[in-house]
Amino acid sequence: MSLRERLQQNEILVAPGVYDGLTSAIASEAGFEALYLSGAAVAYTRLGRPDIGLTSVSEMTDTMALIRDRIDLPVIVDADTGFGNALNAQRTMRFYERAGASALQVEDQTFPKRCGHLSDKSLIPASEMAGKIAAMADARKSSETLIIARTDAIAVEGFNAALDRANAYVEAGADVLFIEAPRSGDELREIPQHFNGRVPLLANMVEGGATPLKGAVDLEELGYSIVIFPGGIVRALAKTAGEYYSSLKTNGSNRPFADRMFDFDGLNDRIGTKEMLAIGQSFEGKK
Ligand SMILES: C[C@](O)(C(=O)O)[C@H](CC(=O)O)C(=O)O
Repeated sequence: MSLRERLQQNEILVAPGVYDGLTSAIASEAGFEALYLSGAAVAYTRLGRPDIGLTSVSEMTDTMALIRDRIDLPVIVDADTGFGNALNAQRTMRFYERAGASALQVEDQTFPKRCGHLSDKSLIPASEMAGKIAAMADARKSSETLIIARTDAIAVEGFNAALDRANAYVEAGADVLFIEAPRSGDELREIPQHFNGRVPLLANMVEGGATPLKGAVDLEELGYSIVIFPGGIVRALAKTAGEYYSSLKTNGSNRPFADRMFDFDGLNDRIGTKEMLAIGQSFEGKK
C-alpha cells in the first residue's frame, strides 16, 4: 500500500525515527508500517553534531539508499530546506525519489536551518516557500511521492501566521502539513480544528522539545494522520552508549554489562545472518 493510500485510513500512522540500515531493520521488525529518516538523527549519529543544517543532500541520499536496500517499508525523508532554493529542492526531490523515498518533508526556514525546537530560527517569505513546493511537485517522477510542507512560523511569526503559511502551502501543492513545534496542548488541538480534515496533518514528538508530548492514540483523537518520533532512538542509544563505554573503561571488560547487550549470536539473529548466508550458498550451488 502506498503512503497516500495509507493516509486515507482513519488510524494514525506512527513513524519512528531511523538513521541507518540497522535502526531501519529493527524498527521494521518491531512492526511499524512506515519509517521517518530524520535529518537530526543523521546529524547526531554520523556527525556527532546538532541539527543545524550541517548535513548535506548527498549524505541524506546515501542514507536513504542504504535503508531502501535493507527494508521495504515506506520512508518519509527529511529534506530540511530542500538544501537551497527551488532548483536545489528539485534536485533533492530527484535524488531522494531515486533513492527510494516515499515522502519528502521540506520546511520554510532560511539556509542553514536549525532544529525546529531550537530558538533563533528565521524564515524565507511564504511566497518563496510556495514556489519551492510547486517546484518539487513539478520535479517528482511519481505523484505517489508525497510532499510534506513544514512551517516553522509559530516560533518566529506566531500561531496565526503559521496557519496562514500552511494554507498557502496546501494551495501550492503540499500533500501533508507539518506545523512545527506547537507550544501548548491548546495549539496542538487548534491545528486540526482549523484544517478540519482538509489535508493530512503530521505531529512531531521531540522528548524535551517545545511541544507537550502526547501518544499516538491522543493525537489520532485530535485529528492528526501521522506522528513521528524522530530523535527518540538516538536519545535512547546515546544514553546506553555512554553507560556502556564508561562500564568498559571502569571494568576493562564487558561482563558487568552482559545482560544489557546482545552476544554474538543474539545480534546475528537480529540481523538475519543465518538466512543471508543460506541465500548466498543457494546461489553458489552448495544447497
Ligand atoms: C523533525 C526534525 O527536523 C528531524 O530532523 O528529525 C527535528 C527533530 C529533532 O531535532 O529531534 C526537528 O526539527 O523537529
